[in-house]
Amino acid sequence: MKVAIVGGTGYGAVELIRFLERHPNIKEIKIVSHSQAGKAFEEAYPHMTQIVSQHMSALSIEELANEVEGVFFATPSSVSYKYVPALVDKGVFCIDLSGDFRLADPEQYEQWYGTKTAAKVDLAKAVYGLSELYHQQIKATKLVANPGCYPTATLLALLPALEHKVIKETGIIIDGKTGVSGAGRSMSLAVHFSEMNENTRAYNVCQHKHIPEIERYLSDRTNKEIQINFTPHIIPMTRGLMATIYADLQELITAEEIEQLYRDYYQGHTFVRIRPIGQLPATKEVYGSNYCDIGLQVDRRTNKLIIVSVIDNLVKGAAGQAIQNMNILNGWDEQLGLNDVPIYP
Ligand SMILES: NC(=O)C1=CN([C@@H]2O[C@H](COP(=O)(O)OP(=O)(O)OC[C@H]3O[C@@H](n4cnc5c(N)ncnc54)[C@H](OP(=O)(O)O)[C@@H]3O)[C@@H](O)[C@H]2O)C=CC1
Ligand SMILES: CC(=O)N[C@@H](CCC(=O)OP(=O)(O)O)C(=O)O
Repeated sequence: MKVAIVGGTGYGAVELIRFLERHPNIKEIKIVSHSQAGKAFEEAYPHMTQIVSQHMSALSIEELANEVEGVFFATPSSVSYKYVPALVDKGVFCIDLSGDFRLADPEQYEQWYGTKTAAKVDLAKAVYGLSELYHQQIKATKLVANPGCYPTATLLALLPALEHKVIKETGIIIDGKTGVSGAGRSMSLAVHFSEMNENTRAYNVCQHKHIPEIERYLSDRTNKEIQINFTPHIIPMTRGLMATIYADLQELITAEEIEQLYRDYYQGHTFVRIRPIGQLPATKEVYGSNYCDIGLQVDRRTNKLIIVSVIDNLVKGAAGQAIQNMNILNGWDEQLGLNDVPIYP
């Protein structure tokens, strides 16, 4: 199969290429760039010298529809919505790494993303690409809204306990931490070395665009209106994301029973690894891989469940999950091309 990547010189794109280059069912990758069309890809990323030897193309919907069977959009928000509907109409599957198709309605998109653009598309046509939870729907669609990085780590961590009523639906607190690559390749003051190094900062408190995304899919899976508190932090590392979650336990259940419940919930889902109770995962333990590792602890004094969930933001949080979704959508083994072992130390 031949696929294309739009947003070719970004971090999401180069991570997609890292996996797609060795994917057994991908014969060719067309790289589309709006800023560097005509240039060799290895000029943008010299570490790809002799691995990816092609020139990047300008974006043409006609060309894409004639040449490829699927397109990954690794573009900033409010870009893909302009192109995806036309491609899907022409039978090309689209996997969008941005937030354009993740929310329920245009008003909500406008409120959290600060722009009206998504009002023009039919959000209901997209399937949310949290691979482990929406497998059947992904199989039957041509348009996948790939989840945000924090929602991926958070939803995978919370849903087993919430769906099984182990925890209360109110008072859930999510403390998020992420590396700088989460902000993409373009430069901004917030990711300037002097601002980042030896520093930690909470950002977008009560305003982060992932709040409505997390609430939407927690509510969808439980049929309850769930609200959460979420505070993201940027920390001085390149890759990695950790969500530390605090929730009130609902009933008398042992820590071992909770661990077993999580193991049963993710049985057969290779990319979610449940740790023995009390063994909490670290970001480096999933670095470069498509794993989400989940650790659990019970605080009997306060009757809280503490869940620690880690992913590589560029892999399970973006490109890896997008490829997992491509595999599912095409009826292939969902692990194809994604068997990388985490890089440690
Ligand atoms: N980084 C991460 O950890 C994660 C990122 N995402 C999402 O994935 C998407 C890509 O992120 P990431 O790769 O990190 O971001 P980058 O900023 O690194 O790359 C985005 C690329 O999109 C292209 N682009 C920029 N502006 C426009 C425009 N106006 N029109 C068309 N193309 C444009 C550029 O490539 P070119 O000039 O070559 O076209 C740019 O390099 C974003 O929506 C992001 O939110 C999701 C989860 C995690
Ligand atoms: C450090 C940093 O800025 N991280 C980004 C990660 C979000 C992201 O990339 O996800 P989307 O796909 O939803 O845009 C942020 O918090 O916005």
